[in-house]
Amino acid sequence: MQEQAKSEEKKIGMTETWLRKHRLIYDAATRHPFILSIRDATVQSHSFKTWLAQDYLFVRAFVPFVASVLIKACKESSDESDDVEIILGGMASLQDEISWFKREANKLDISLSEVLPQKPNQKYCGLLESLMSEDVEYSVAITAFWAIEAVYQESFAHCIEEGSKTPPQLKETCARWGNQDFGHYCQSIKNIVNRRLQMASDDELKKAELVFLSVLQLEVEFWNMSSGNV
Ligand SMILES: Cc1ncc(CN)c(N)n1
Repeated sequence: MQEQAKSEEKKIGMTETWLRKHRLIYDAATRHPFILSIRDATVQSHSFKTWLAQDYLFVRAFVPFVASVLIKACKESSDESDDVEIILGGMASLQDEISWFKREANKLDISLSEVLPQKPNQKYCGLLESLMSEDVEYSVAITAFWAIEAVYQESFAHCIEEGSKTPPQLKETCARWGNQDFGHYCQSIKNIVNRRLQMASDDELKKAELVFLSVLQLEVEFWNMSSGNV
């Protein structure tokens, strides 16, 4: 790679470089028709229910993945960094998130114990599973973690921005991931990613970029599934 391009990446951070380079797929993941239908209040009740039930299963699979990232951070990050505290904070909030899914499902008469993961969900959980391996570098796993959280943060923040027409009963859902605290949390993970990628080998950088793209593609497919367009 040209030296000038490398020094530019160092200045703005690798995540920003990728967000610019892969803008189209990032926008497809964060401005998906399912999200836009929440934002303009045209979302179908069955689509929202599908999303809720499938996402509950996803979050259950996300817990051991986050635990595996936490283990990598404990082994790899320096004592001065706050990587472990940041990831631990994310893990702790997943307990509340799971309870929230159960409450919402109850309100909508969804029996979560009877829900089976659809193909796109299985595929996404398969990626999480593969990233839990000890052979996957911390830099690669934390990149996936950031991308997964960032897509939800950007998507749902869009639904509660000024000018959005999100129905009042869905505002709480959107605020779960679209709120400012969740935004700061995503920024903290992004900072970890940029720091780790600055010291990564070219091989690790390539793998991290590919995993970033896989997450975006799988998020698009997850939204497609929710809209009923598998
Ligand atoms: C599919 C998906 N992607 C991301 C998130 C945010 N943790 C989620 N709950 N579900």
